[in-house]
Amino acid sequence: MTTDLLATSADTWRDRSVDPPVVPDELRPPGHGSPRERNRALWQRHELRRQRAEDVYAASRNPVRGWPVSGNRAVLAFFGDLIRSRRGSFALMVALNALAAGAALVVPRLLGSLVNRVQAQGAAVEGLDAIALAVVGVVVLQSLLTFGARRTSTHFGQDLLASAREYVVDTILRLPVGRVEGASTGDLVTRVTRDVGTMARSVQWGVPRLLISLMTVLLSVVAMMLNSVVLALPALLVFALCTPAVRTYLRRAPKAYITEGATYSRINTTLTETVEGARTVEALHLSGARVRAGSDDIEVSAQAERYGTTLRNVLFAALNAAFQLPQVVTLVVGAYGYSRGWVDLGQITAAMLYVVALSEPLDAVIGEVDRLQVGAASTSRLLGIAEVPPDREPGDRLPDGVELTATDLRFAYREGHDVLHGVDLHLAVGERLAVVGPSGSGKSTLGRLLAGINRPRTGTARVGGVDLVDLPLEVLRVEVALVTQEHHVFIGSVRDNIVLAREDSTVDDVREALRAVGSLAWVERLPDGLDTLIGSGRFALTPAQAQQVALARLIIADPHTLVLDEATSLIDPRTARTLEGSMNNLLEGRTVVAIAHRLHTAHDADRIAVVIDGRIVELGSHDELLALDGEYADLWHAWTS
Ligand SMILES: Nc1ncnc2c1ncn2[C@@H]1O[C@H](COP(=O)(O)OP(=O)(O)OP(=O)(O)O)[C@@H](O)[C@H]1O
Repeated sequence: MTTDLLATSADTWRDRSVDPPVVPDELRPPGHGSPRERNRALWQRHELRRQRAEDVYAASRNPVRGWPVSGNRAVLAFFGDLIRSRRGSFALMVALNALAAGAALVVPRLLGSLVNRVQAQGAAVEGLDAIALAVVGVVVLQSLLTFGARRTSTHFGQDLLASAREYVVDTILRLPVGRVEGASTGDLVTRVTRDVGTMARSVQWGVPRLLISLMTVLLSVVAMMLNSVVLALPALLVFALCTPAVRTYLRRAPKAYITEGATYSRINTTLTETVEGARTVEALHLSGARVRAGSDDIEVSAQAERYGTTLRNVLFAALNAAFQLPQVVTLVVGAYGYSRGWVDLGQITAAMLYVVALSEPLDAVIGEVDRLQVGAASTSRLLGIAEVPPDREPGDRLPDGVELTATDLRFAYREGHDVLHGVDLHLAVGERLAVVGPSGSGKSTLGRLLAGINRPRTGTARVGGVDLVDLPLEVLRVEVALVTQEHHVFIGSVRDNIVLAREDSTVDDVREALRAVGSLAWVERLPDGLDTLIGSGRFALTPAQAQQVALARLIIADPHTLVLDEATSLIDPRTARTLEGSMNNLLEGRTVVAIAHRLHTAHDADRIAVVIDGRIVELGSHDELLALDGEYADLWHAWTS
């Protein structure tokens, strides 16, 4: 961590999943020069940004260095499944929107026939009232249908969004703990905040609006063809000419938007690192370096955004021109066709109304496609989280007994760098084992393997003959529990925090658990006793109190084996001794592995395992190990002196 903070921003960047942050001169705004030179410089900058976006994109898809990003197919399948699972409301939404769009297309035809009648019959036109009445009737019907269509679309979007959100939350909660600890927090936080928000907006508004606009465009084209093929062709031809611009955009936009997401993750990662390491930053006067790192991240993000904006601007400019052109061309073709007798005035009127009316849904289609591209990029990043392979596939075998055994345990955080080198351990039921050893020798890692948190690289850690990592989590929790010094207090009452471990616990169970850890007295003195709200922003507990609440939660969970990793190190020695004393009474008959940092814990244990360099080098009772006069005896003498 310190090395990372001390590194220059360029060095630090080398380890990151995105491009170096230093903004090269070529990417800065072009200076003066002839318009041609400036244009060339602009184009070169755009190309450089594109290449850079490609690099950042490639890096962001590298699952080894960051959270994975899913491909387009996965995104389509995800939305396809969501829509398929609510076929009924989807069909209703499509039908209502089609009817509303169809009703809107009747008016131009009616007005066209009105023009023809006026032309044929002059001032004494007949049936004017009927046509006017029909127009009013159709407009009222269209308004009602549009109201119904929008209502159904909004409900559909909200329902889709709720399912998508549930999926994301579910996926995140299922992530292997080891993977969450090892990966970038900033990236994960960006995905579950910004990306969920972006996906939400696309799902809720983008999907229904795109469907509505697409349907209006399709039906308008059909109506135009039915009105007059000759008058429909110019518009269709001009729209067809836009295809290359749209294709270029569609090819490049997903990468651009995924890149933007990756750069936001970088900003958050740097920020999180700085906040988490605030003390180190302050102690080593690193604030300047951290500010520079943050500014570099923001500059890279701004570049990615500029690239995305350029793509959008080019597309919108091309399409805007294309939307204006058909009106002129249709009018010219109409005039020519009328002079040749191919079309009548009514057809020209209807065709012009259709072409003018078409620009709005077409504009909406493009706008929504863009919104959906942004949403799809965010969805790729969210679905990427689900691609993290599970670290366990629970089997259906249940433990036969409560004996914990470890055989030839080896484990590596990084490939080729084992931190445990073949540990064998057999714990007798009800035994207290203390694990001692120098810092970094592998005590906590052994504890995590014995609690089934991580899967050993080779070897087995079993309870009742079944591998811990093959047990379903709900079974594992009542077999072995790991207690560390990181005790999270959830927002809620003291009681809520304790019954989390077993929701059917009674108030008496909670009191009993609190009494056992020696904290019932102070809990009862809280403003609302057991119902006092604690957690972030609520009544603040001291670290020791938070730890006691966590221990009470553990007593309620009632596992037969406990792995205590520095569990009492935050409590002052006197309180720790009291707490350990009450726990000893209460944990009678349970198996306890205590990773000991104070040797008195070891002294009280049945056996002591001395871990050095990932191996158990001594194993025996306090007296046996003192008599051995080896590593433990040295530690003990150092401690007592
Ligand atoms: N998440 C991790 N990623 C990479 N290496 C790790 C990780 N956690 C621990 N290590 C490394 O594994 C080795 C064993 O660490 P471990 O925390 O198990 O030792 P320990 O004996 O519990 O140390 P301490 O008493 O200081 O907590 C150390 O070299 C440590 O740097």
